[in-house]
Amino acid sequence: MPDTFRLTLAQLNPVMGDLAGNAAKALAAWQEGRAAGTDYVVCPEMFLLGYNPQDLVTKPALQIACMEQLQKLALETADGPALGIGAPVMYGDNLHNGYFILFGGKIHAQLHKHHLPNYNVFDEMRTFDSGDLNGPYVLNGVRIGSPICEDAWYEDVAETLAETGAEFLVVPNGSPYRRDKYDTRVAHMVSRVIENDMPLVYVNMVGGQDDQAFDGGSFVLNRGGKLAVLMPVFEEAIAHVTMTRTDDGWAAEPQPLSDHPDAWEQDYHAMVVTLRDYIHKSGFKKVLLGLSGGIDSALVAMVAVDALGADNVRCIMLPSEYTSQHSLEDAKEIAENLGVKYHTVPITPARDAFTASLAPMFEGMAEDVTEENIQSRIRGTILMALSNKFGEMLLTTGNKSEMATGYCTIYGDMNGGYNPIKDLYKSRVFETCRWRNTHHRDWMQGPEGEVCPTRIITKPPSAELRPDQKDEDSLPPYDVLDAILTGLVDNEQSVDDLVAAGFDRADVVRAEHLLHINEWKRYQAAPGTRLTNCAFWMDRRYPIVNRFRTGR
Ligand SMILES: Nc1ncnc2c1ncn2[C@@H]1O[C@H](COP(=O)(O)OP(=O)(O)OC[C@H]2O[C@@H]([n+]3cccc(C(=O)O)c3)[C@H](O)[C@@H]2O)[C@@H](O)[C@H]1O
Ligand SMILES: Nc1ncnc2c1ncn2[C@@H]1O[C@H](COP(=O)(O)OP(=O)(O)OP(=O)(O)O)[C@@H](O)[C@H]1O
Ligand SMILES: NC(=O)CC[C@H](N)C(=O)O
Repeated sequence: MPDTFRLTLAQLNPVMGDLAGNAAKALAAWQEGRAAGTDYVVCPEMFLLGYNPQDLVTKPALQIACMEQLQKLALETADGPALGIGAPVMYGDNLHNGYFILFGGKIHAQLHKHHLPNYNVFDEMRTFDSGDLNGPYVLNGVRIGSPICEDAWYEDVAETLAETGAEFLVVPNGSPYRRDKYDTRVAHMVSRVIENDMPLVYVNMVGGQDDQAFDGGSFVLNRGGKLAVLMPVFEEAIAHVTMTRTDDGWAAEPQPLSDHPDAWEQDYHAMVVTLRDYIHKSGFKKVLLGLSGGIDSALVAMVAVDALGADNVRCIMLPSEYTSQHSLEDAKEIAENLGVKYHTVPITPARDAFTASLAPMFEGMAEDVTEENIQSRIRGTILMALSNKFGEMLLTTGNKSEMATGYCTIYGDMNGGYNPIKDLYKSRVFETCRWRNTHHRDWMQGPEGEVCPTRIITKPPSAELRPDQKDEDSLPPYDVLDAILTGLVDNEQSVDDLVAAGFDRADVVRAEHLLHINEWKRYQAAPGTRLTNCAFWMDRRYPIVNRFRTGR
């Protein structure tokens, strides 16, 4: 019976569907583990394919390709430590979220996820069958139990593993970020450790996949729930961990813990990582955006530069007769601070042409939102033309308050492929800009210091689509609006709940009305970084036609 067991935790970033590329990453981690004298290299859940694969896993050709790649990987890792890696598998007539332990050139053990998450962004019951409860597998004489991600959020899987002789738990995960998610994970894992009186190794994925950020932050808990290892967030990392058998069971040798940043930093990092990975994994290098001198586009520009580098970001000011002098100055200043390519393309000639073309049909009619939206659509058209010509993806800049209330123009400022601030309420947009002005980290490609001019943060928001327009002419002040929207959207509260909490009934009824009548806009909106438990994309699936209201 060995007295030590070495694990290599491979906290890596897969590319969805790139089976050969993901296998190569796993192999490189395995080689590193072998060089370090490890017994077992642990990759995250579904690492061979990427997570969350949704309906992609139901394609038979994909299932076959995964098995072929897995067999190849087993042969490539025949001579050395075991490799754990997740992949989908057909077993009889059932499709499982599987985890494979490759050892000695073969599939040494195969596990099937039992608890299939089916809430928020997850709908694994749509694609996978639930596996039977697994017993432990044996590696170098040590009995290891592996609940697969959601399996470890319940008591029964770990309990069965403990009862059937597991000596410690190794949990592979594809656990996406949301604000404060780490605390939730640790709370669940500590429960498993205490209930079963054994250490637990938690290996998470990193990187961006569409709207979701996988934040890594893998860790090891010793008996009693004491944190022995904590890996960095949002970055690929490998950790070698030595487990030692003691009189009281196994214990992981403690290591210096990585910093675990606060929610402001993690949100910002999630936006940077998801944008970077969405762009690169989609085969792009560069982006562009309309830079208005307002705060939303300022924040998107900062995130883009931190994600991709200033050389890969182009910003365009598209002034009209309503564009203020301070907007022209502020846009130029932040562009210079960031070091991006910056151009000015006036929209007046195009607007005049539209006005002339529409004049016969609009004769005798007053100007209204139609004319406002034409400006936005001219900007959207020019920006898409630049995107086509230069091969740069257009970023869109609507914050969560705007996405909730439809305060944005379809086929206008909503044009674009990705929106990093989509799940940030406007109040958090202000705070995030302040945070970025006072914090700089190694993973940011942009400059440090006060990148966002203070005036952009302090001036009242305006779409500048008509004279002296302010957002607060159309919407309640953002601190009030955002609190109401948090209640309606994130907490599923009713109008009465929010009135009881002290909000003005008219404001709440209006916010609820805007929220529901703009469902259609959100169906047509670009994907963007998920930061909360209720982001507009997969977390919240409402019908478009819907007359239900909680208050009038
Ligand atoms: N359920 C539904 N399904 C499909 N289509 C639906 C629909 N309901 C309305 N529509 C259509 O949608 C159209 C109205 O939507 P839309 O054209 O977007 O226009 P709308 O939402 O009326 O106006 C855009 C608003 O966004 C504001 N804004 C704020 C910040 C920035 C910007 C900017 O652009 O830079 C704009 C702007 O001031 C204005 O108040 C209607 O003409 C109607 O045909
Ligand atoms: N004059 C402009 N030049 C370039 N892009 C613009 C201009 N006006 C609007 N846009 C684009 O349309 C988006 C929506 O405008 P909106 O007014 O909502 O945002 P903002 O100007 O960035 O911030 P704020 O709402 O705080 O003023 C902008 O973020 C920007 O990408
Ligand atoms: N992949 C999964 O099973 C994810 C669900 C899990 N409870 C999590 O978010 O961490």
